[in-house]
Amino acid sequence: MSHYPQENIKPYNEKEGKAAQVEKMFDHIAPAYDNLNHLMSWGIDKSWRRKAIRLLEPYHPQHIMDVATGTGDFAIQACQMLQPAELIGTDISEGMMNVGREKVKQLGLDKQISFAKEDCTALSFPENRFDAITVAFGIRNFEHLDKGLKEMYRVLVPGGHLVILELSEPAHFPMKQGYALYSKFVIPAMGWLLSKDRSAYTYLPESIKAFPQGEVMQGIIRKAGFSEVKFKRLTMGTCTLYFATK
Ligand SMILES: C[S@@+](CC[C@H](N)C(=O)[O-])C[C@H]1O[C@@H](n2cnc3c(N)ncnc32)[C@H](O)[C@@H]1O
Repeated sequence: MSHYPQENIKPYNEKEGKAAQVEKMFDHIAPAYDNLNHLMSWGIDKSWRRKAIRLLEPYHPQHIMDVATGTGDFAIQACQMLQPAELIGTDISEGMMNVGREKVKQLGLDKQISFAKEDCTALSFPENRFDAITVAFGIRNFEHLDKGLKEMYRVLVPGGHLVILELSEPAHFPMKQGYALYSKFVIPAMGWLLSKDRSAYTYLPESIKAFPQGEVMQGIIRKAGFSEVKFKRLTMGTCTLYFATK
């Protein structure tokens, strides 16, 4: 049973479950993902990631999990900035992680960063396993948002931190109107040109529109057990950064 509108927004069809379709979609767009990502956000995604990682700096987390790690950009940046003993990138798409594995090897970070196939809504890790958990642009794709948040809470140590970055719809002029045009026309066209998967890039703005934002998302994170849940809108509301403590 779904609880939130984005759980019913699926990339390809109504019949199949969301997680299976999301896995297929990311396996398919994996080779084009990095280029598309930086192009569509005009490179701003890098500064969003940096802002998110800075929130963890005062706590010096040694054991970190980067959920929905994809091609590993967040994991790599977090590893370079935080120098943890261990960083595990987890994802349901082996296609995305294979691109990440290659990048990590080339950067010589394979002693610190490893990858594992894990669905965040049913993690195989024991309780209190990680000092910090990060999720960048992934939580919107979960088939069950509440389950995913509860699982992250379970595997964090008490006092550990969760950082979430997620795309959002700007609420005010002129970004609201600019974003509406950009997401309706430019994103699907670019997506089709570079990945040949038009559905993936109509799914993107549709799922952003449906996903709970700001105060609503803050309440959902609290409901999973987290305290001190804060959020900050970035770049006129096109991205939102959430920070929470177990
Ligand atoms: C847009 S990519 C984000 C990649 C990366 N975090 C970044 O910053 O570029 C979203 C990723 O979420 C993954 N994903 C979706 N649902 C998931 C789930 N239930 N558990 C783990 N990963 C999931 C997808 O396979 C995909 O690689």
